[in-house]
Amino acid sequence: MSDHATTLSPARRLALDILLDVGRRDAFARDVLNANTSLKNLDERDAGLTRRLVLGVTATSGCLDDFLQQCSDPKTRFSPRVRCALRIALFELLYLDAPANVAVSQGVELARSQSRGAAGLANAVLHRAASNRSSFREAEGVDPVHARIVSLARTSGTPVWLARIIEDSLGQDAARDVFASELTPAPVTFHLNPLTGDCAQGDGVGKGSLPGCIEPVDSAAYIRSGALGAYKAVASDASAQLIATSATRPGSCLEIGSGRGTKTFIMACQAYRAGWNRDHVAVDLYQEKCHMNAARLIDAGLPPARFAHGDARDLDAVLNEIDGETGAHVMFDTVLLDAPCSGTGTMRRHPEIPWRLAKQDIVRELPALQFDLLCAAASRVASAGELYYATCSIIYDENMAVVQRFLFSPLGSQFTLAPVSSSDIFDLPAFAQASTTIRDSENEIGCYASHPAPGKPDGHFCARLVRA
Ligand SMILES: C[S@@+](CC[C@H](N)C(=O)[O-])C[C@H]1O[C@@H](n2cnc3c(N)ncnc32)[C@H](O)[C@@H]1O
Repeated sequence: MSDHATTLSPARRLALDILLDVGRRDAFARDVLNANTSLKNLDERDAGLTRRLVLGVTATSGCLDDFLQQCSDPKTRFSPRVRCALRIALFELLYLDAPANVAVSQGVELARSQSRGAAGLANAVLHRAASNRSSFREAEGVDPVHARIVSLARTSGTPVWLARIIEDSLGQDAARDVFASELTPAPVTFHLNPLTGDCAQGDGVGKGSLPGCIEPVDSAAYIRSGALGAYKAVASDASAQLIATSATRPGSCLEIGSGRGTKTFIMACQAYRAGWNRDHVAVDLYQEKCHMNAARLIDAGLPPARFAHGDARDLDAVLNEIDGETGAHVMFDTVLLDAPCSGTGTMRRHPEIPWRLAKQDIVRELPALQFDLLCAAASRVASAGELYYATCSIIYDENMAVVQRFLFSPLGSQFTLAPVSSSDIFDLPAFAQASTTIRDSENEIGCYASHPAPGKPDGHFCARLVRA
């Protein structure tokens, strides 16, 4: 094959530029994609290919490197730029089932664009890859004891250790849904501000079972309409909206891990729909996030919240000023801990997650932090009050294991688990249907645990703990 005759396609060239930029700036691929001004110079099909390559290569980078290693001489060293070019071609071969001649010739040109001398090596490696793609996916040559999980990991672009933990956490059937969804787009849903946005429901927008939750027929057009900028809505996964809704109760609420405030916003909206008065205190480690959250509530015309920032493991220090005003430890009717977690329920939206996580994070460090935060959160739940523990993880160690450990602790022994689907708000007729949706993903002890599947919402977890 004469590779010199091939012209490099603009979509692939731009994908490589963006991926190199992501690497240089240690940035998130989606952020760099969204900020890239050259994308709009491509026609829709090419722009779509660029997006797919950037997000797909990011999501599967470790598998692509394993494949590259298998297809090259062990002594070969690839410069980061050439490796990045080859990853694109390998992604096309492995995950887009691209015709071999296209993926190879374009990959050679991508490599040549980074180093003239790399074309010959790229040609040899990519031809080998084109012939070996099925055997790599099917884990041929891997010890038969491990071949099944290695094949699942490779076909979904997941690290093998993580694929194992996901399967141990969810069981084989649900894990298969997760793997099948990894390289598919997540549904795009929004939560409407009832003060300004509910009118948009008539505009070709599909209404889900949850009041305020919409999945537009054309989400890009909905975003272009300016609804988000005008605070008529926030983007939020449907499962996350169900959790924020279940934790919406009348009275005082402490939200820990409030971040930029998507759940703060949704809870304020749902309280308005329910006709409930609430006092909301939002805590996050970062002051900047608290500022963004505060500004959005004001701009949206929703009731303001009170903010405090700092490490919530030392909650007394964080709430010191608020306690000082009453002269006592303030206790809350509801405490929502939206805990920092692995984000494994949202990997479709955040392609960096699988290859940036370490096993230690999931099995040790995050569960330890989550347990400490849960104990701190529990210390502020009023008598007969409710504590909601939420994550966007699908991993047992971060979810049920943390809750079980808490329930066996001295403070935890004052709490009992209750079904998320029977939270107060679901007694209201408008919310009754959403209660059924929650029940569909509740486990036998009433904890909500959704997992991603193609075309379905993300994986989220929520336990409802009632103080005796
Ligand atoms: C799952 S995210 C929150 C998402 C947010 N609730 C929303 O709906 O937009 C977890 C949040 O916990 C915060 N966080 C992490 N460690 C913390 C700590 N030790 N104390 C308080 N907040 C912490 C992070 O800054 C992050 O915003």
